[in-house]
Amino acid sequence: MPNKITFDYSNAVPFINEKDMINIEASIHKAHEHLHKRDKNASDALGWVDLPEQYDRTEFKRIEKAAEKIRSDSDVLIVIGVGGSYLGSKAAIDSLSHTFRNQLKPEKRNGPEIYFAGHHFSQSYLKDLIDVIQDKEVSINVISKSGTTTEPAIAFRLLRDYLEKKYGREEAAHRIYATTDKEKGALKHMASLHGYETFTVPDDVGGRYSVLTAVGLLPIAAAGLDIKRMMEGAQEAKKQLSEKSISKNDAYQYAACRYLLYKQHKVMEMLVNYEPKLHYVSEWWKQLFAESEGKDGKGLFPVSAGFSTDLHSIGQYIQEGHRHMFETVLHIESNTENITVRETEDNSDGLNYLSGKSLHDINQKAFIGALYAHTDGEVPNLVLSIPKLNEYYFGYLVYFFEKACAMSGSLLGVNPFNQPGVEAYKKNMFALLGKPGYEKEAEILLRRTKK
Ligand SMILES: O=P(O)(O)OC[C@H]1O[C@](O)(CO)[C@@H](O)[C@@H]1O
Repeated sequence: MPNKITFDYSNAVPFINEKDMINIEASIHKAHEHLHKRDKNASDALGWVDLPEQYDRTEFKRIEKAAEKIRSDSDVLIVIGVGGSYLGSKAAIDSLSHTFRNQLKPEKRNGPEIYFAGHHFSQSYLKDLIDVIQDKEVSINVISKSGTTTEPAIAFRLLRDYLEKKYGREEAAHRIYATTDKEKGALKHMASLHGYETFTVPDDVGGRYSVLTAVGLLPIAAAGLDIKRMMEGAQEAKKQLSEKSISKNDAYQYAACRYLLYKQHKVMEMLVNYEPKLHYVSEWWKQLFAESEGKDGKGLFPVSAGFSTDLHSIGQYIQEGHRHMFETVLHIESNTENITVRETEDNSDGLNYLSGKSLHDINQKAFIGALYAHTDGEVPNLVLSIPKLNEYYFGYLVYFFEKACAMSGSLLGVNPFNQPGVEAYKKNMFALLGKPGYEKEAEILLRRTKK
C-alpha cells in the first residue's frame, strides 16, 4: 500500500492545463518561503507546519494516560467544544470507528460512548443527552482555545453541575479534563481553581488547525484509536508536502487548482464522499476553508455532499444547474469488509447482473459514473485517493488539507489564519442578551427593531 494520499486533476481539464500550473509556480514558491522560513520566535499562527515532528512528547504521554483513565473509569465521555475545538475529533472518531459505535455493547466498543456538546444552544439536545447518560459513569473533556466561547461555556456550566451533583465536587474534578490556552482565559482560570487536569492548545496553532494537538488527540485516544499512528501519517505528509516544487507537492497542486478554477468563476467547491463515515471530515474541512478564505469579499464557498445519497437529491443541480462549481472527491480505494450480492433463482428484482459483486465494487462504479457524468456537465472534478480509512491516512489527510488551505489563502491574497467576521453575530447576541460592556450595541439594535 502506498504511504501517501494522491491528488489527480486530470478530470479538471480543459479548465486547468499544465501551462497554468507552470505560470502559478512563482506565487507558490513565494508563499512556500513564508510558510517554511518563518521566524520561529515570531508570534504567528504557523505552529501547525512543524507540529507532526515537533509536538510536545511529554504532553502526548499525558494524553495517552488520561485517555486510559477515561477508558477505565467511564462509560461515557462528553466532549464539549465548538468549531475547531470539536470537528476534528468528531471527524476522526466517526470515520475510524464502527458506524454505530455508541450503540455497541461495551465489550465490542473499545472505549466509552462518546457524545459531543457545546456546539449550539439547543435545549432539547442537552436534555436528551442528560437522559442518555443517566446511571452511567461520566467524564468530560471541555475544549476551548480562547476559554470564553459562549456555546461550550454554557454547556460546561450545565454539565459540570450535573457531574458535581452526581459525584460531589472533588470526584467530579477528577473526571473533568480541560484543553485550553496555557495561561489565559476563563477555562484556564476555572481549571486552576478546581484542580482539573489541563492540556494545552499551543499559542501558534489556530483552532481549525488544532486537531493534531490535545484538542483532537485526547478524545480520539479515549475512543481507542491509535494516535501515534495518526501522528506518523501526519509526519509523512509533512515530509512529502514540504517540497517547494508544485510538480512534487500534491497539496500545492490542489491549492493551485482551486485558485485557477475560482478565477474561472467556479466559486463553489463541493467536497464529495462515498462513505457516510466521512460526513464530519467534510464538516471539519468546511470550517478550515471557510474561516481561512472567506474574507475581503473573496473566497470559494465550501459545501459538501455524501454520494450516492445526494445524487438522488442535488444530483440534478450538479449535472445541469448553474455552472459555478467544481467537486473534490475523497476516494477511498480499499475496504476490508466484503458484502457481496448473491444470485437468486428467479431474479425477480433484476439484480442478477450484479451477482458476485461487492458493495465496494458497486460504490466504485458509482464514483466513476458520476465523475464522468459531472465532468461532461462542465463540473470539473479533482480527486484525492486515500488508500484506506485508518489512523495513518487520517493524519496524512489532515496535514494535506491544512497545507493546501494555507497555500490557497495565500494565493487568494487573504490572511488564512484569522476569522474576524465571526465576531459580528456574537456582538449582536451579547448585546441582545444584556452582556455587560455591550450597552451601546444594545441601544442600536433596539432602535433597529423599533423601526
Ligand atoms: O476554541 P474556542 O476558542 O472556543 O473557539 C471555537 C471556535 O470558535 C471560533 O473562534 C469562531 O468563533 C472558531 O475559530 C473556533 O474554532
